[in-house]
Amino acid sequence: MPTTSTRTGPTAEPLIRLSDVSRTFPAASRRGTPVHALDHVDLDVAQGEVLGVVGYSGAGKSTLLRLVNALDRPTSGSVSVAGREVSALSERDLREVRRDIGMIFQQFNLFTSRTVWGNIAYPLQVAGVPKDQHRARISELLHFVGLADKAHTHVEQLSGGQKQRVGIARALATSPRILLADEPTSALDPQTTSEVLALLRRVNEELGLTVVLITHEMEVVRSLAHRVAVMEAGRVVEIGDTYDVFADPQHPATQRFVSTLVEKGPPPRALERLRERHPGRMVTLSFRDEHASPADVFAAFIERGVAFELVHGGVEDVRGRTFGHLTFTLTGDDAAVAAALAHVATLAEVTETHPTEAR
Ligand SMILES: Nc1ncnc2c1ncn2[C@@H]1O[C@H](COP(=O)(O)OP(=O)(O)OP(=O)(O)O)[C@@H](O)[C@H]1O
Repeated sequence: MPTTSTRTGPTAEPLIRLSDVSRTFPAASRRGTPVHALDHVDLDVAQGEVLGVVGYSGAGKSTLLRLVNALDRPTSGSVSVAGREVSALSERDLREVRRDIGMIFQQFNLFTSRTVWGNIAYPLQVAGVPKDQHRARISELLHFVGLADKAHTHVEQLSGGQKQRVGIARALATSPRILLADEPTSALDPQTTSEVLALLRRVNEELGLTVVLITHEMEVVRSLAHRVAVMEAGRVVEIGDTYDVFADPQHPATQRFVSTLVEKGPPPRALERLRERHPGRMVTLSFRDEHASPADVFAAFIERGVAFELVHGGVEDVRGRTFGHLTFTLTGDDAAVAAALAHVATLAEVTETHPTEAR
């Protein structure tokens, strides 16, 4: 039996591995074309990490989750969980693998006719956990999710956030190592979303679960995910550390998602207004925390007698690290502006917006 330490560190086997996985659904009609829901996907999820998976509707996110918990099988390629190839397992072995995987859903999928207690007891019954062990386990879970006083309430009397807490407690009942979360906060208001995200963070940090989280909300990715994978048309088009992806998204789909939270430069309408006021040089400086700070840039302009106005942008925080995009208009002697910008280019990434530029 391997110890936990052999599973950690950079050389450890990933807990979940998809290798060259495709899933094709046959055409719906004779004239239709097959749907490539997943198209040659390679993806590793390390033990203990939170991976956010984003993509527009139809990108293949749910199909990916269904392959991980073996509710569906790949057309080609392999899916392994904890070193076991799931598509090759018998129904009996699959039940064992599924016990290692909890799942939560956008619409909670609770038994509305049961109480909170009854919902959490259900997976324990299915797993054959002796009844005399239920009380202690359920009460521990209720405390963990902050619903100790709601044990005997019927779930239809709960708020959305409380329902998702029940969903999380139920998913954790059999002590899985993996939590699959399918849009877990999309049906919740912003305040409740933050509470549920805080709870999911504890699931990862205190209980050590590996979390794969599907979402279309970049705020959810920012607050929870260590890494993010962006999907489009069945492919993973970009994957990386959440900070790197937010600070410098590469693929157009990723750029669209990130721009819902962080804009690199003024949007077209603001740009038009700015141009009316300032026809001269305008630059957007992109900072990362390992590089220089905005203060170094201000100093560079001041030292060279360049007047500057900060007209757009801000500094963002991703898991305790900062980056930002700040747009300045610059006024002064041409040579001084050029010299200042040459120096600033050593401190930050400089993108110039030319007067005729339509973004
Ligand atoms: N059982 C199925 N039969 C036929 N086509 C399917 C089936 N399941 C998924 N698809 C198709 O596969 C593609 C990917 O679907 P999937 O549900 O994985 O996307 P998604 O990214 O999760 O989208 P959403 O955010 O809308 O749930 C879609 O075109 C979908 O219509």
